[in-house]
Amino acid sequence: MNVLVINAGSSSLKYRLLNVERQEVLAKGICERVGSQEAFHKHGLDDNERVIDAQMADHDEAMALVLESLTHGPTAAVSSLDEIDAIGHRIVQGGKYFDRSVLIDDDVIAKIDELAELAPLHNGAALMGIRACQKHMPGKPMVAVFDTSFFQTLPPKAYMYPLPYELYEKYAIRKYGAHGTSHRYISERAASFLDEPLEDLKLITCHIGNGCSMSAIDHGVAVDTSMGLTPLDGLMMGTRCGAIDPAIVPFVMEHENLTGAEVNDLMNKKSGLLGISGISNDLRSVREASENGDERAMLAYDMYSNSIKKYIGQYIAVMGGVDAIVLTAGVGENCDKMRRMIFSGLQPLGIKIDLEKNKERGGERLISTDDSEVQIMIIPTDEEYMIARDTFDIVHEKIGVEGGVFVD
Ligand SMILES: Nc1ncnc2c1ncn2[C@@H]1O[C@H](COP(=O)(O)OP(=O)(O)O)[C@@H](O)[C@H]1O
Ligand SMILES: CC(=O)OP(=O)(O)O
Ligand SMILES: [Mg+2]
Repeated sequence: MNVLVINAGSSSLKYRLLNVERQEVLAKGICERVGSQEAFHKHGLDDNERVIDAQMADHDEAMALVLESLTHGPTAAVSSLDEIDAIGHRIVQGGKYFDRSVLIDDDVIAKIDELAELAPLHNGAALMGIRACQKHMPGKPMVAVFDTSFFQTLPPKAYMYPLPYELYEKYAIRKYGAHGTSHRYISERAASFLDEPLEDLKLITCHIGNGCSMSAIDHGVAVDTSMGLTPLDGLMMGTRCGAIDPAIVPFVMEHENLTGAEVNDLMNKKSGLLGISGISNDLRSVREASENGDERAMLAYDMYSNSIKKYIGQYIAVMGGVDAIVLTAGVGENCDKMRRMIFSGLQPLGIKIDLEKNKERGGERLISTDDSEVQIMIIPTDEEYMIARDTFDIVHEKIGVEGGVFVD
């Protein structure tokens, strides 16, 4: 079975085409800066990657480019779209409706649409991906894999907000979390790397990219996470502010003469690293500026690492200890300086980073000292693999498309 995985981000569209029986990646790529003048499309396997300058006004146009490059010209991986058997889509917000991955039908599409206000940067983009696949590959089975479903195990004391209870009853206002597919993957991989059952471990998982979230996974069960009703809550991020005093919202509305939607936009798109540094949402640019003495870039860097450090403390308290802290995503996997800052000063908690190991590059690895009571690990995330796995399982079970068994 050939499964196409679509991971639509706010400004990007990542994809991967896999053959399940052969466990082979046939093609992969990313469209970045979708909707801007600087949009580009990277397509191909690691040793044969091409960067194609391309204009794409939105995710619909990006999808058309992706499907074209999968089937035509020097980048083709299959001779026609008929060779794609199923499609798996990453959906950030599944809200109260979805506690697992599901086959996509009209009702599922309507619910993803309804939930778009709870993931303003993501669900709309994912819907464009779904609709483009319906247009170009009508009738092909599609599966929705939700970022939120992994956190459906949270206890009420973690997912409820101390607001009037009626708001929960009326609108299902509660914490849903996000990045669950990534947290699920890195927790499974971390247990396997440590050669211990996941059920025996207390883990803190940190997905630190453009979007950032952390979770407490106690004996294999997610018990808390930093993102909330929407992916705006929790940690400071590339363009998102994370948790702030809620009274700031009406204050800014009044003093800046903004609507609720405009403040929401300001907190989602103009805050975080970008808002504080005034330079970029990309940590690489903020790092460079801070090393050149830019004070606001230094402040942004400090605030970002401090925000992560505080959640480590919280989650140790929530679980009554921690065996391993697992880092992933663009920053977690690549930025040694940020990792050094996050873990500095945590020795009294039994958490000791090895500064030499921290500088090394590689795949799954430990960066704590040999005598650290808590292991610090880097596990490169693989949301696409998890989405392909769920897609295969569901399509196989529900419609019985012929195919091999998806083995790890
Ligand atoms: N070498 C690096 N040093 C510092 N930051 C990096 C590095 N490589 C990637 N990043 C950061 O990772 C972010 C993207 O992470 P990623 O997980 O791909 O994000 P998302 O999926 O949220 O778009 C970039 O914005 C950049 O800040
Ligand atoms: C939920 C979320 O923030 O996703 P991403 O990191 O891909 O933007
Ligand atoms: Mg991401």
